[in-house]
Amino acid sequence: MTVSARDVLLEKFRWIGGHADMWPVFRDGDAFKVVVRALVAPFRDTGVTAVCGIESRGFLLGGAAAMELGVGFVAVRKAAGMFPGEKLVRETEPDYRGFRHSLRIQRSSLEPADRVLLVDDWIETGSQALAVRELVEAAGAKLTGCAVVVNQMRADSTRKLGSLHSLVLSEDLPDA
Ligand SMILES: O=P(O)(O)OC[C@H]1O[C@H](OP(=O)(O)OP(=O)(O)O)[C@H](O)[C@@H]1O
Repeated sequence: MTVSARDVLLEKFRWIGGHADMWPVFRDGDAFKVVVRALVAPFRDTGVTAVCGIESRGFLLGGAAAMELGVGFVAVRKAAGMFPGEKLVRETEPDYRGFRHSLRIQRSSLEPADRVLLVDDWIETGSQALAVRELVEAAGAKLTGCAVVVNQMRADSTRKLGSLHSLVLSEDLPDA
């Protein structure tokens, strides 16, 4: 029997002390594979040339998604001073905690011909994803879509972001 990504997530996801805990999904090799394959499924054969992932859980998922698509990975770092060479930097609007971040990529990591997929574990305000779109566009490239495990965005914010593929809505998850 084929297990869906949604089934896997509903089985493995849990809340601990009010915090969403998705780590058991990644700890299970089969579950991890099912989730990553479902994330990239709509983007196979769409001309994606790179996957972007935001520090830190976006590194884990984005790296796996890039391997699955057979393309390279572009790191979006929050920490300053960690990239050598020229950077592109964008400030985010307040995120789901009310925090603003400086997000950065290496200037040399994208070319104008690149078609980029952003992969992340969770989206709520979309502030970080929108800043990534600005970074991709500042490099002259194009963000073709976003793939996230859990979607907690309001509809009006989703419109601002464009193409968004998610595996579950936050309200479908077990209660905290
Ligand atoms: O839609 P937004 O309100 O911008 O929030 C979504 C972002 O927040 C989470 O990352 P977080 O900053 O918690 O970092 P983490 O991956 O290290 O947990 C998540 O991985 C997204 O990157």
